[in-house]
Amino acid sequence: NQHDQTLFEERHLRFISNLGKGNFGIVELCRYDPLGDNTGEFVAVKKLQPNKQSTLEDFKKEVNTLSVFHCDYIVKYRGICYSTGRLSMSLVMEYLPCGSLIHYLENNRHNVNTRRMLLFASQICKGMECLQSLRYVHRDLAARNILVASESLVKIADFGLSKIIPFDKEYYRVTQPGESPIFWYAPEAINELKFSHKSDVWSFGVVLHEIFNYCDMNSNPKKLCMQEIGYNVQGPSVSMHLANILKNNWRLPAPPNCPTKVYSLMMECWAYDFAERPCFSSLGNHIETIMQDERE
Ligand SMILES: CC(C)(Nc1nc(-c2c[nH]c3ncc(Cl)cc23)ncc1F)C(=O)NCC(F)(F)F
Repeated sequence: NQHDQTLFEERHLRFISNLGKGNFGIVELCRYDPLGDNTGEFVAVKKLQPNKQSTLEDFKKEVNTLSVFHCDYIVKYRGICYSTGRLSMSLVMEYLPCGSLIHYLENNRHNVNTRRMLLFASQICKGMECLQSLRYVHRDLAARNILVASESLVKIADFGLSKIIPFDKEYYRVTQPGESPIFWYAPEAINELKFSHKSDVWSFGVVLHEIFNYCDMNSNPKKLCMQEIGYNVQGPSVSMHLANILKNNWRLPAPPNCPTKVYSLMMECWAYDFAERPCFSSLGNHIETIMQDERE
């Protein structure tokens, strides 16, 4: 396996392509090629531009936190790259060639069965337990932010929106909503911008729904919610309408052929009162029980 680098030299990073725009920066696919003979490994490089809110110190703190804990179900931070002169810094992460779970499930619908879906779900639970052990709330848990490492391993990625819960509180309150993925948000996150491990559990329920829908874009959470709210509703009032239908106990419908036990697990994650939602460890155990029962 690759030795764990902590410092990458910018002159050896060869740009290949843009992977996408994360929550706080562009992520590029690069080859780290110190020998200059194209034998180097591929890495995902997240360029960080310190903006007014977060300074370089914040990013270093995040790197130190995330780089020290190694969890098989969280995309690995490999190290950092200081750019010569300019006051910017990049996070270097492992590159997973299979891409995001959305991309994978859309293109591999036929050879992903219920057991494999439940395996992915239990791995996401384990990854979330790791984050929770460091008091991290992800705040953007969605299938688009899950990476596929192999046909039997997925990892949580893109911590751009994640926050650390202060030690004297059980939740993190953000100041401005920004462009929030509200269709993955728990009611208290929509109404009060309150984020906790239990609001991540709500989002996990939505990820479970995406997985059992094979991430079919015609029935993704946003589409199904907008159908219920009414397409004529636009802009800021969408979150108010969404909060209302959730208050009136509307929930995402069961995906086609979704096992009853799995749908009732989603419904547990979508308990209106966050105190009634299961924690990730009990969710993980429950999923493993269903896996045993699930004979193919
Ligand atoms: C913002 C970014 C770059 N976007 C994309 N990453 C990758 C992508 C594909 N393989 C990757 N290996 C590592 C990383 Cl950090 C990203 C990728 N593929 C497509 C993307 F749009 C991302 O982080 N998305 C969340 C993720 F997909 F990773 F869950």
